[in-house]
Amino acid sequence: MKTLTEDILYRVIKKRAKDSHKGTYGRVLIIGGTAQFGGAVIMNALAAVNSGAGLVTVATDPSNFTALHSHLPEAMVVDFNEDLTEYIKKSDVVLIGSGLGDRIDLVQHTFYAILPRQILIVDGSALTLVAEHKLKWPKSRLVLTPHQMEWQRLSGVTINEQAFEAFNMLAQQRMNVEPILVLKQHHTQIYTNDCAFEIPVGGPYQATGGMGDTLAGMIAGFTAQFMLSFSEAILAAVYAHSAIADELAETRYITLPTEISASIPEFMHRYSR
Ligand SMILES: NC(=O)C1=CN([C@@H]2O[C@H](COP(=O)(O)OP(=O)(O)OC[C@H]3O[C@@H](n4cnc5c(N)ncnc54)[C@H](OP(=O)(O)O)[C@@H]3O)[C@@H](O)[C@H]2O)[C@@H](O)CC1
Ligand SMILES: Nc1ncnc2c1ncn2[C@@H]1O[C@H](COP(=O)(O)OP(=O)(O)O)[C@@H](O)[C@H]1O
Ligand SMILES: [Mg+2]
Repeated sequence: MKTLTEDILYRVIKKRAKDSHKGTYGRVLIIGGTAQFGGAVIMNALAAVNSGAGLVTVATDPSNFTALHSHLPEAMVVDFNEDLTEYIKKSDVVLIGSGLGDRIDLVQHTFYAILPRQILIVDGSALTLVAEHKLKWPKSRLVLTPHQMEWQRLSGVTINEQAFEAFNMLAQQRMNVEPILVLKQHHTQIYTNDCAFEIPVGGPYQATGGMGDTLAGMIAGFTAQFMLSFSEAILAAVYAHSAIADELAETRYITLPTEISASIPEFMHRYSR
C-alpha cells in the first residue's frame, strides 16, 4: 500500500489554457436523488461544479429542481423519468447512485447505454442495487466509490477482512471489468489496476451524511477535466477532499460537505501550475 502525498495535486491540477472554453472541461451527467434524497444530488453537483467541470446536468426527481437551482444555478436539470439515452451519450462522465433509492431501472438503463470510452462513477444506492440484483458491470471506464458496508454487499469481503489489501484486490480482479475502487473509510484506500494507495489525510470531522456524495461529485469534476491520467485524477480528487476537510477542521468541530465544496476553487488554485 503506497501512501499518497500532496505531490499528486501538483501533478494533476493544471493551469487553464487561455483559449479553452466550457466544453474543454467536460460534460458531467449526475443521475440520482429520489424525492426523499434530493440533497445527495445537490451535494454531487456542488462538488462537480466547484471542482471545475465545464457543464453539469442533474437527472433527478422533478421535486428537487427548485432546491437544486437555488443552491446552484450553474447546473442544468432533467426529469429522471424521461428517456436519458441522449443525455448519457453526450456526457464524458456519468455519476449514478447518490440518493437513488430503489430505482434499479435507472441503473440498468445507464449500464446499457454507456459506451466503453465514457467514465462511469457508481456510488451509494446504485452499488447496493447492483449487489442485490447481481447486475453485470458495463465495459466503460468504471469507478466504484463504496463505503465499507457497500463494499461488503458488493464483493462479499466482510468489513473485518477489508483490513487485508489482498482480499480487496482479489475481489476487484474477479469483476468482469477491473474497476478503480475507492474504498471509503478513515484513510480511504484506492485500488487501481495494478496498485493500492492510501490517503494520510482526513478525520472524524468528516463523518456527516453527504460527505461521500461530495467526494463522488469531486471525482466526476476531476475526471471530466483532467483527462490525461484517469487514475491520477481520481487519486487527486480523493486526496483533495480530505485535505480540504483537514484545513477546515483547524477551526471547526465538524466539516460540512457543502463547506468542503465551497473551498475547492481556492484550494485548487494553490496547486495549479
Ligand atoms: N441528504 C441526502 O439526501 C443524503 C443521502 N444519502 C444517500 O442515502 C443512500 C443510503 O446511503 P447510506 O450510506 O446512508 O446507507 P446504507 O447503504 O444502508 O449504509 C449504511 C449501513 O452501513 C453500515 N456501515 C458499516 N460501515 C459503514 C461505513 N464505513 N460507512 C457508512 N456506513 C457503514 C451502517 O452501519 P451503522 O451506521 O448502522 O453502524 C448502516 O447499517 C445513498 O444513496 C446515499 O447517497 C446519504 O448520503 C445521506 C445524505
Ligand atoms: N472517521 C473518518 N475519517 C476520515 N474520513 C471519514 C471518516 N468518516 C467518514 N469519512 C469520509 O466521509 C465519507 C463518507 O462517505 P459515505 O458514507 O458514502 O457518505 P454519504 O453517503 O452520507 O455521502 C467518505 O469519504 C469517508 O472516507
Ligand atoms: Mg455514500
